[in-house]
Amino acid sequence: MTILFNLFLLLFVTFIVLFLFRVVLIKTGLIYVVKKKWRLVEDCFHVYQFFKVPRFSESMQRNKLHHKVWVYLNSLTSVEDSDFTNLFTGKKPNEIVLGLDPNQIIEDDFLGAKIFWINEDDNLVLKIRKADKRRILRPYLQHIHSVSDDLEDQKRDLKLYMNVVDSQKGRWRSVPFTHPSTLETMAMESDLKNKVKSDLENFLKAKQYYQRLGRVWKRSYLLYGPSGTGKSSFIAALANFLSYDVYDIDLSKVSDDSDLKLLLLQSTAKSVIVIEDLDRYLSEKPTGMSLSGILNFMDGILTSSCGEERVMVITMNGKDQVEQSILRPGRIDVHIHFPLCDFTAFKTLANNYLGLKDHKLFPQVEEIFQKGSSLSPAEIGELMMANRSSPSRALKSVINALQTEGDGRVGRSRKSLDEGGGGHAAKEFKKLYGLLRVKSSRKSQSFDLNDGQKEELDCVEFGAKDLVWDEAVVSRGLKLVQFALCALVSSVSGRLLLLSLCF
Ligand SMILES: Nc1ncnc2c1ncn2[C@@H]1O[C@H](COP(=O)(O)OP(=O)(O)OP(=O)(O)O)[C@@H](O)[C@H]1O
Ligand SMILES: [Mg+2]
Repeated sequence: MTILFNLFLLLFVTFIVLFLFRVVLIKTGLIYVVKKKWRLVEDCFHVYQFFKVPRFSESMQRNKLHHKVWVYLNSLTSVEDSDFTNLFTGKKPNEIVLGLDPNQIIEDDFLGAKIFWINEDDNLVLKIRKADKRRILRPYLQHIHSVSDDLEDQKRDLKLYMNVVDSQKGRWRSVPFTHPSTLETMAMESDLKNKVKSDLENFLKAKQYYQRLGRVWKRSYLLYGPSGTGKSSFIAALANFLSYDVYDIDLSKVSDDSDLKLLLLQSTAKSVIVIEDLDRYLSEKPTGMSLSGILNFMDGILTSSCGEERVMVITMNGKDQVEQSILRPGRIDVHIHFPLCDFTAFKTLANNYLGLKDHKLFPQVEEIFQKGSSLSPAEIGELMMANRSSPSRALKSVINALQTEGDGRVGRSRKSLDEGGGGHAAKEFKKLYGLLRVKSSRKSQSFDLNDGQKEELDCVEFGAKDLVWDEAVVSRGLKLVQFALCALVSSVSGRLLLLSLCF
C-alpha cells in the first residue's frame, strides 16, 4: 500500500515539476532556445534536400515562381512568430504588412510534414526532409501557386474601364475603381442579398460545370427599377464582392456591331461588363448597331475563345417595353427588381446615413410607408445626408417629403402594371396566369452537382417585393374564382328552377 502511495506521489510531483518547467520556458521565452537546439538535434538524424528558387532566371528575367513563393511566405502566421522580421506600410491607409528579413528562416507545415524556407539575398531556399520530398513536394508547390494567386486577386487594385472613340491605343481607358459600395451598404432585403451572394459564389465555383455543358462561363444580371433605387451602386457592390474590374460600355460611343465585338474581345476575364439604361438606348432607335449585334454581345460568343469568367450587368428603368428576346433565360440569368424605398430599406438607410437603429419617429415613418407613400432611396439618402447633424430633423424632413412628394407614388407605379386594354377580371386572370407560369418555370430549374454544391442555371427572378405582390394577386385571383363559381352555380340552379316550373 505504502509503495503504491509513494509511486503515486512520485508521479504527481514529476507531473507538477514538468508543468512548472513548461510554464517557465514559455514565460521566459526559453522555449524558443530549446526549440532551436531541438531542431539541431533533429537535423543530425534527418537527411534534408534543398531547392533554390532564384529571383531572376538565367536570361535575367524575373522568375514568377519566386514572386509567388514570396507572396505566400509573407502571408504565413509563422512570419509573425519568428525571431526577427520587417514591418512595412501597406497600400491601404493604416495597413501594416510583414516582410521577410534577409537570412530569416520560416517554418511551414504541409500534409503533416515540416518545411523550412530560408530567405537568401536573391534566392528563396526550400529545405525539406528527403523522406517527405516524394510525397509532398509537388502538391506543396501547387498549394503555393493557388494560395498566392488568391492573395494577389484579393489585393489587386480594381479598375474601371470606359470605352473611347479613338482606337489608336485600344478601345478602353482605365481609371482606378474605388467605389465604396458593398452589398452590406445596399438598402435591400437581406434575403435578396444572400441570394445574390450565393448565386455569385456558385458561379465562381462552376468553371468545370459550364465547360461540361459547353456554355460560356458567364452570368448575366438584369437590374430594373426607377431612377435612384441603387442599380449603379449595386454594380459597384458586385464588383467589390467579386474583386472584378468593371467595363462600363457607353453604347453611344459604339459605331456598329463589329465595334461592339471588338470591345468584348479587348476586355479581360474576371470582369463585370456593364450596359446601363439599355431600354432608353433601344427606344431611341439606334442607327449603328443592330438588335442581333446586341444579342450576340450578350451571349458572349466571342469570349468563349479567350478566357471567360465574366459577369454581365444590364440596367433598365422598366423591362416591359424591351424586345423579349433580350430577356430570355440564358441571355439574362437573374432579374433583380429595384423598388422604391420601403420601411425596411428606410431603416438600413437610417442606420447607414444617421447611425440610427431605432428612433421615436420610426413608427410614424412606418405608417406613412404603409399608406403607400414612397421615395427613391437616393432621395431619402440625400435628405438624411443634408441633415445628418440632427437625426430628428433628418427624419422629420423625410416624413415631410414622403407626405408631400412621395404621396401615391407606389400607387401610381402599381397602377402602371394594370395599363392596357381588357376588363378588370380579364386582367386579374392574366396576372394569376402569369404567376402560375412563373411558379412552374421556377420548378423546372436545372441543377449541377458540383463538389456537392447545387448550381442554378435557369432564369431566376429575385425581389422580395415581387413575391408580396404575387401573394396579393393569388388571393385576389382565388376570390375571383370563388365569385365565378358562385355565379355559375346560381345561374345553373336558376335555370333548373325555371325548367322545373315549366314542367
Ligand atoms: N438601395 C440603395 N441602398 C443604398 N443606397 C442607395 C440605394 N439606392 C440608391 N442609393 C443611393 O442613391 C444614390 C443614387 O443611386 P444609384 O445611382 O445607384 O441609382 P440608380 O438606380 O443607378 O439610378 P439611375 O437609374 O438614375 O441611374 C447613390 O449615391 C446611392 O448611394
Ligand atoms: Mg444608375
